Amino acid sequence: MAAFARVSGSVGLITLQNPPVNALSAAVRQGIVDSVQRALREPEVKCVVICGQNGIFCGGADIREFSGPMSGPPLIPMIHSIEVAAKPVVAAIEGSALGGGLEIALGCHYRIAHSKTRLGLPEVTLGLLPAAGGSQRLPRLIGVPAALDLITTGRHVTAAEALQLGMVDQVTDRNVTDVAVKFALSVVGKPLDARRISMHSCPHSPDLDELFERTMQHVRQRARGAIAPVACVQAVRAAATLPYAQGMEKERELMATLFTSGQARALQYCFFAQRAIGRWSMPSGARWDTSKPRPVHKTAVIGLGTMGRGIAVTLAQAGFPVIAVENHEKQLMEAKQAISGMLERGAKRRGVTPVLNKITYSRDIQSVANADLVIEAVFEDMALKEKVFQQLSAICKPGALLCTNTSGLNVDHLASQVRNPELVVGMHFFAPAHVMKLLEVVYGPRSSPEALATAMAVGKKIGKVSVAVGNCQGFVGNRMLEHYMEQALFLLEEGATPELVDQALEEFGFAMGVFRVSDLSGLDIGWRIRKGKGLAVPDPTTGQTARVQQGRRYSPVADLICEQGRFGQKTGQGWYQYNTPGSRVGKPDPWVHNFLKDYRAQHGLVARRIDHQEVLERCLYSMINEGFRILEDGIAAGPEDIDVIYVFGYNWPRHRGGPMFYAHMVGLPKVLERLEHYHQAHPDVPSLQPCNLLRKLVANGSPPIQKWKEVMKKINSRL
Ligand SMILES: CC/C=C\CC(=O)SCCNC(=O)CCNC(=O)[C@H](O)C(C)(C)COP(=O)(O)OP(=O)(O)OC[C@H]1O[C@@H](n2cnc3c(N)ncnc32)[C@H](O)[C@@H]1OP(=O)(O)O
Repeated sequence: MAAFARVSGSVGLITLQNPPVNALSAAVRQGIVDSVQRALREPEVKCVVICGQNGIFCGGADIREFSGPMSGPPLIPMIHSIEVAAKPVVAAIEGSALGGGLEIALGCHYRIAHSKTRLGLPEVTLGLLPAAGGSQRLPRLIGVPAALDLITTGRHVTAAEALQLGMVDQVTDRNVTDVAVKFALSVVGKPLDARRISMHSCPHSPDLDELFERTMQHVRQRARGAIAPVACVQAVRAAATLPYAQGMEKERELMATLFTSGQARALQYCFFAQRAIGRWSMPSGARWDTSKPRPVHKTAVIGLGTMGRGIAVTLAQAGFPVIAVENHEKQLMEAKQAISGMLERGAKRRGVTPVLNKITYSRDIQSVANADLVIEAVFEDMALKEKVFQQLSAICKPGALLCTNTSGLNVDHLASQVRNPELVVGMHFFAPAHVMKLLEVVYGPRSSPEALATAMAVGKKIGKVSVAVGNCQGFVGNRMLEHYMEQALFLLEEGATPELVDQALEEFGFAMGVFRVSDLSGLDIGWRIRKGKGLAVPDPTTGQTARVQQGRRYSPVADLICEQGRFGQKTGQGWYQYNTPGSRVGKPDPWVHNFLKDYRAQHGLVARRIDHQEVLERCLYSMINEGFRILEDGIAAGPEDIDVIYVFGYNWPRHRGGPMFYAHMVGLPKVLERLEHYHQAHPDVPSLQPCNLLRKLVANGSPPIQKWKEVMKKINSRL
């Protein structure tokens, strides 16, 4: 809705009212149309101010309406009616003016913003473009280069930057509606044509062709197959080269393609999934809205390797005092230097003072006695972690939350080492911990709702996308990843090369294929873990690592590569070859090709032609199948949790929505049929055997992803 009131005698005040963000639902649009007509009709009204209730101007179009048939007045003529109004219209912007919200403001004759406002056209992040005239008005107002940047990235700008760019006319610290009302009165009677953005042409920019070419190239490279950024460039190009009416026609055409695309559906699904994961629940029925987090003032990190350093930086940057513990003097000094460097670089990038004094360094674990939350980040070795937890149990004050950063070890076992197992949870950060947005918060059967609520609250405070997951080997992300990597190795045995597999995955939208990622993170890490599981161990009689282990097919190819000292980028050789150790540019390596040939010959394997489709189906469907098992086991509450983990922690292309959303888009019957096909061909690979939940969903008519939870509940209650 939108309310109309006459204030200060002759100002028509239109207030958008649709909590929480005043999204432009059909009712709000109708309210604006009616209010504008009334303001123009009533002779007492000399000028108009548009504002939003509850401290926010407008969060844009109502994204929930995009999935159904559109009703109510369309935005374009509504904004046009504001722009052509004979009375001055002023936008009083506070909180946020995003998407359609900013497009309304661009239709107004003047824009006044509160200093804390953020403005932007984030449509591209939803697989769309600013198609209520935003792609045509913004370049006319602030010039092509700045508009291209904002529209193709969806970046939000501060009020100060908006003022500098010329997006707003004034910024104030006072009540923005009061300021706008006064301002509106002061411009009554002034000519308005110069204020109607659509009547301008774009400010001159030299070398426009070259600018568009360069931007298009850059955007295509960054987009990894996403179509909206490309359409955004085309729309701005129309603004720069065509009269307004023709530009609007081009904007409409481009939007028509985007609006119904699978990518837009995927990106909008991600928008809501990211918000839904905050509403966590535990199998006990405890929930986000009934569980109170404990206060956390002081934090501590034990172990200052790569992960511990990143975690300490993240906590300090969010304002937490941190006690950083490392028991070897030399490593402590190295860590201190590295952490200070990270804090300084981060502060420089953000234009703030580095918070070096937030971190206190110590070699003595006793120094964490007063911490409210301790994160253990020592080497991934159960015996070592057990010892640390036993020490923490004796040292820490009552009520302190004890967290482990393990990437897959049993959190419940660690809880069994302490006096208060209910206060133990996993906080699984992803490397580099100060950069990656994802945090898996792992609760065990004994973790209390309060402990989970506290870890989730800390996760939010440090700016992480936090997902609550149950305890099992590898949790959600790494448990699924294992199957993806396993298939990639089997494909090498069967005839593929690392570059063929990577190319298929990169064309799908991953920034890097599985083998490039392994080279980057270091092949030795996985090797050590496999050895720990008793897998990568040669048979003493044959000297060879068996191709069947623990009753299932096993590929020792990665272990054999490691045995050659090929650990990836750091050694200059891995799945690819690098000019020098540490170099980031890998080339296909004839040594690897010959090694694979010899390996196949030795094991009597005949190489066959493998195409991209098989790579995608084997790698992705086996991982998706495990995702269904995770849902079946209750380790993740719903498909959104898994998808958010993959988008934020594993670089899954966001425009494909996450693995479970991708399965929904492909169609569950097809995923099931292909898994059955591959399992028949490889009966010794259990991960290709379709799991019960997938079968049951298909048997239940393959409901849309939003309804999976209902089917899961029904299935579970029947068990
Ligand atoms: C012809 C097409 C014309 C125009 C196209 C568009 O305008 S597309 C929409 C463009 N707008 C956006 O992308 C903005 C999306 N919203 C946000 O970025 C943030 O919500 C915002 C406004 C910065 C507020 O952030 P905050 O952290 O305060 O709240 P939160 O994100 O948790 O949102 C609160 C609930 O509001 C729901 N919501 C937010 N925006 C919209 C929206 N545009 N449409 C519908 N619903 C929206 C959000 O989902 C939250 O609800 P929940 O139930 O928790 O999911």
